[in-house]
Amino acid sequence: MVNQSQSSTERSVSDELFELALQACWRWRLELCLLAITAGAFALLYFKGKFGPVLSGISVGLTLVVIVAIPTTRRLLGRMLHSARVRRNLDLAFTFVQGRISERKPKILRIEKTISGDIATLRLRPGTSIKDLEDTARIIAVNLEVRDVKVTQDPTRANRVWLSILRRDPFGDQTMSQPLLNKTQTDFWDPIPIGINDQGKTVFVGLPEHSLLIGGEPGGGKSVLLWSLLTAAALDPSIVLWLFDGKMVQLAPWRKCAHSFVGMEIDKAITALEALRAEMELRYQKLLDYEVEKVVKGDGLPLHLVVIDELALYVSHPDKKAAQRFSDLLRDLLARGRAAGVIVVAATQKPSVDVVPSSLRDLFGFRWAMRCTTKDASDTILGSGWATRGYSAAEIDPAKRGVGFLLHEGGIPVLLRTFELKYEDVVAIAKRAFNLRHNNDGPDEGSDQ
Ligand SMILES: Nc1ncnc2c1ncn2[C@@H]1O[C@H](COP(=O)(O)OP(=O)(O)OP(=O)(O)O)[C@@H](O)[C@H]1O
Repeated sequence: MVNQSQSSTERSVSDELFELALQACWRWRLELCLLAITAGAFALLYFKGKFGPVLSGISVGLTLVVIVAIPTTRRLLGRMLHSARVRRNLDLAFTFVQGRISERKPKILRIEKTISGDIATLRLRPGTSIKDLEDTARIIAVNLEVRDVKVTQDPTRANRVWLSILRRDPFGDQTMSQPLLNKTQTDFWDPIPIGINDQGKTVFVGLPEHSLLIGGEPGGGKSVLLWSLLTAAALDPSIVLWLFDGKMVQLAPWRKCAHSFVGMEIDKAITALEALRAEMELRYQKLLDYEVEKVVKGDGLPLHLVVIDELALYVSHPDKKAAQRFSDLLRDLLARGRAAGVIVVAATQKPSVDVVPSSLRDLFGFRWAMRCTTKDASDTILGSGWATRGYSAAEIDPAKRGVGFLLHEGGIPVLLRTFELKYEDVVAIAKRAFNLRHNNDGPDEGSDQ
């Protein structure tokens, strides 16, 4: 009996060792294959080619040098080895988390290198969910010894997720100039290049049929973002600009391009919004006459772009009645303006519920949280719950101006840095836009064609 149990213990130990060895070979399969190919080439030369050990060794060595010297093959080899290393480390990181993820480790389908680290495409095993992965994300980051990891669901498949492994600051110290800087004319219906995301790709925003809310602490980069959007809008002479500049400086360069420019005066702001609402009513009448449901590109009905900086100065104005009137008009434009071609872009440095109640925020299709002081402030802009899921603008490095989370309704926040624009560039662009608008036979500003 004793002998039998001893041999079964020995068997199970040797089985386990064999299994571990197999697993290790599988983890290092690429490196082992490369080693086997090198050894095979050496053996072929030595035994079949009868080159002798030195000459065979030199031939194989030279071939390796050539492979490493050619940039294409070097890059390919480097990518393959890097991807194999990341797979191995990720697999180990999954092993050392508690719960379902370590019991049923996700299958690693693909590794893609980005400027901030890597993105792993994973297939979740049956019985697990994205929540299991999100709950262990911090531990996985610790196991991988990286800055952070972020989990994103593939909207087309419940069992497919992307795990962003963030190794370094994607935005570095370099700033990037706005690609529209030297454009002479734009088409506002085209997506606007707005910044670079944490994977190094340019992010575009299409504003027709969408409104945008921007929030963040002072100095976060809201005005620079507004300038980028205004560059795209002002250089398209068909766009009618309604500017509300509570600070009287940030939007000033665009003043001459605007159909309406309002400063701090709440009464004038209300009058302007009332005029725009009347315009919207006329536009709806026109859509009815044309028997179309909404403004589309090329129909001759110009888009109206409303830019408000700073929202709090109007909606939290000491004259409560006037502030309420302004809020009601704004809400109406947001709720009904989409089909009529009215786009609202509003920025605030006070991302709090008294300035942006959720009922107002939810009317904005795009929300952009620049660096915020608290998680609550970040959620006020993006929507409640995003901060606890790892998308908090409070964690953005204050030294990194222009970095923020952009959320498109129904999507997942994207971390990006806006393109930079300097004040003197803005003045030059605004002058160009003014000349374009005044030499152009485009639509009569402020009225439908
Ligand atoms: N993408 C960027 N790259 C580099 N620097 C930037 C970027 N965006 C903004 N900055 C710089 O950050 C500073 C503050 O930017 P900005 O004035 O746009 O902030 P703000 O959020 O509008 O501040 P406030 O709320 O006080 O008006 C400026 O010096 C600007 O040049």
